Amino acid sequence: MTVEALTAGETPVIALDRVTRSFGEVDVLSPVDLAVPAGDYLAICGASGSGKSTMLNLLGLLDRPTSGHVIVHGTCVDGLPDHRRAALRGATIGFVFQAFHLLGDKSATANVELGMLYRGLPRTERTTRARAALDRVGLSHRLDASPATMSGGERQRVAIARALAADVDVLLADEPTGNLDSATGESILQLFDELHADGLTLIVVTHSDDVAARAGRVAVMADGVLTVA
Ligand SMILES: Nc1ncnc2c1ncn2[C@@H]1O[C@H](COP(=O)(O)OP(=O)(O)OP(=O)(O)O)[C@@H](O)[C@H]1O
Repeated sequence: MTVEALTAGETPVIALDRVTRSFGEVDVLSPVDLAVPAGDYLAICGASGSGKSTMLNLLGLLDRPTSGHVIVHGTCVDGLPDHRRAALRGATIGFVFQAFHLLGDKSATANVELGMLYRGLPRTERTTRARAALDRVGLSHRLDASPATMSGGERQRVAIARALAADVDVLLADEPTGNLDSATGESILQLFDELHADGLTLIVVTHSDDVAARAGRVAVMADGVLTVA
């Protein structure tokens, strides 16, 4: 599929055009084509080691493809310097990863404020938005608590609040219920359902059939080959 074909019609939020990734001699991703339209809720499933996280890192602009193109809002981002990619990432993409970028010793509010680094907002507005986002995810009683003192579910909520406050276009989640008990995991999935209903684009990597069943589309990764249902 060409870049033109991928971006024909409605411009996807993120697209992969013939993307491969190799580590040394090992080819982890076969050429992957994927277009994620605004409002999509996509689950990516597959066996351990099949290449899901590798693809998620490419979608999140945390890594660069060996060949092919990563396209954000219709613009190929591969040639951008690191600081432009970081700015685009901060404004466009939110991350709910197990151990990703929460500062354990800062308050929940401060962590959410950091997500707005690239928004150029005055401090008072950052604080207001951070509190509103924490309220949205059910953490209005934990504004001053630090992630180091929080449960896994609360930490996931801080990460989600950080993305909401930054007004990102797409949320990437890696095993969002992986370390959570079933009731807490269900509450995170409920929150995802609500955010999806509000129009947020979601891409979730999961081993769980229950998580995949919540998504609108399921893609399966097998030995670096992605098959989208
Ligand atoms: N930085 C790296 N250097 C070398 N090999 C890597 C690197 N990252 C991933 N790999 C390899 O790429 C393959 C796919 O890994 P990846 O983490 O993408 O799989 P996954 O489907 O996300 O697995 P899991 O479900 O266990 O997280 C594995 O064989 C892994 O060892």
